[in-house]
Amino acid sequence: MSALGYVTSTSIFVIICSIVWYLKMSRYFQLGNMIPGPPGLPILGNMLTAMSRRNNILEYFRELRHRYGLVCKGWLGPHLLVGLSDPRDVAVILNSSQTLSKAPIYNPIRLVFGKSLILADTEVWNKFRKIMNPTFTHQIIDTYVKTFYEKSLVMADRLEKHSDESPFDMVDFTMPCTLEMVSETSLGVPVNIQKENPQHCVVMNFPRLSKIVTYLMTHPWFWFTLITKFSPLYQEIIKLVKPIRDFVDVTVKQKTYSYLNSRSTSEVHKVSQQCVNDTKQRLGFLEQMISTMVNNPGLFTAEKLRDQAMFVMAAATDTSAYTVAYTLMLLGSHQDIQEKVMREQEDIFGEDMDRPVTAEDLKQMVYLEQVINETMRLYPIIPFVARWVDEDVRISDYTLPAGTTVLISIYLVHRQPAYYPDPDKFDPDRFSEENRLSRPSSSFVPFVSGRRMCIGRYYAYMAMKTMLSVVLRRYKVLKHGSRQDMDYLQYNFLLKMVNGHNVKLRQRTRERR
Ligand code: HEM
Repeated sequence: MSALGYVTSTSIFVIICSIVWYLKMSRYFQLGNMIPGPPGLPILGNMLTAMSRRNNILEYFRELRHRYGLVCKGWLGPHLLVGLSDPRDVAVILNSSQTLSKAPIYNPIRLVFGKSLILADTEVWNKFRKIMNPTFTHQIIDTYVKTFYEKSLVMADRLEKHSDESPFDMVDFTMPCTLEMVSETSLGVPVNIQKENPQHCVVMNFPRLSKIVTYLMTHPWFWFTLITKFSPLYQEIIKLVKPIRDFVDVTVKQKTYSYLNSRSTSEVHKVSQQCVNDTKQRLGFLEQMISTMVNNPGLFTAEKLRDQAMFVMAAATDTSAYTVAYTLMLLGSHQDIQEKVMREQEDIFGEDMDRPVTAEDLKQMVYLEQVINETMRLYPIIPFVARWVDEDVRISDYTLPAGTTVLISIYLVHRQPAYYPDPDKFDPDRFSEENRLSRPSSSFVPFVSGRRMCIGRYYAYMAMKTMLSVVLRRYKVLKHGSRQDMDYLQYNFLLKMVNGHNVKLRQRTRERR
């Protein structure tokens, strides 16, 4: 072919590609622009405003909802981002098979957790979730209650030095406790962090890691790992993650070693197969994963197993620890509600207020569960989740084109006056059975819903109720500060209080226990 012919055919190819790209994108832009949202700059869209407001993102979202309604779009360069806070739209997204994938905004999390469950693409996620589901059944979790109780008791003992009514940050106590719980139950390896090492690397390094990851998530160019690798933050992540990975590595190796030594491989396989049908025989999370890995060479690597274990550990530790702290803060501000919780505890434990908690007791703590739910409504520890639209999806009045990132604002969904009149008021009666059934289930989604819903929901309720029951039977939470103080929130992947989760405790008198 002559040079002229070469240039001509290349030019034709480029023109055709440009037309195809334009046709594809013009529909994307057209559908996106039908959705209300703030005006943006050429090319950059709303990127600069979104970044400048990243430190008070909750307030920014509140303003957008107020101005543009329950569906609001923004452009990050050519990328469409749609925020939803109407429970009906949220139900569509969480239940649709077109929106099961996680959006690229989550990419920075990969630097911490690799390709664990939360980030896996749909096919890999399906595979892992099938293996993990039988290890999180009610029957298995009920057997963990003894451990939940023992760990909570250690926490209550450690709290004694703070029963002098001076304020302290409750998370310093709840987090080592939940970390011990998950290490001993789901990972199956006992640890003694609360007494020996409350400043454990998981407790110390995760807060900084969440801060860095949130920063990267709110700067879209860091959604590309290649770019992030040039940032000094990348080196910091590696430094912070290393001791946590080492801790989980040791745990996984220890478990694998003891498991393989205690049974022959064929026995392991037999038990693993029985798990599918026999609920009594089911294995814990890590044992089941090890068994599956050993018996299905090539299905996944030890590194993947480590990432899954690390994610489960992180997912179980922070979420429950902060939620328990929020609950205690709210009970301090609402003494009448704390009294009602105590009456329920007295009904269950009678004269013997020091006796251990059983799974049956926890199921009777209906009012305490209402209190936890109302806490999670006001302070959902994961205030946003993001999904990627694989194929066009229709919500109430708009079509979200394939390639859109959907941001579900759990925080705003939970404060919809249409479902929660006087939404900022703390009122656990909203979760009485009658009131709960009068609302669509998608108006309360702290664990999201649908196929990618939190696997640890039941685990979390049982662990949190145990912690609260043990602490509240021993200590009265005193009023400290005002409810308005609890409005100073920040988004660091999790929803946290700017000034810490401070409470004041007083030991209850024997007669009251
Ligand atoms: C108050 C406690 C908890 C809350 C509010 C909570 C909330 C959530 C939410 C909202 C998600 C979905 C995230 C997303 O789609 O982006 C999630 C996922 C997950 N959570 Fe939880 N969680 C809690 C406790 C736990 C516990 C105790 C465990 C384990 C023992 C756990 C394990 C997981 C796992 C493995 C996933 C990923 C599920 C998947 O993608 O299939 N969580 N959690």
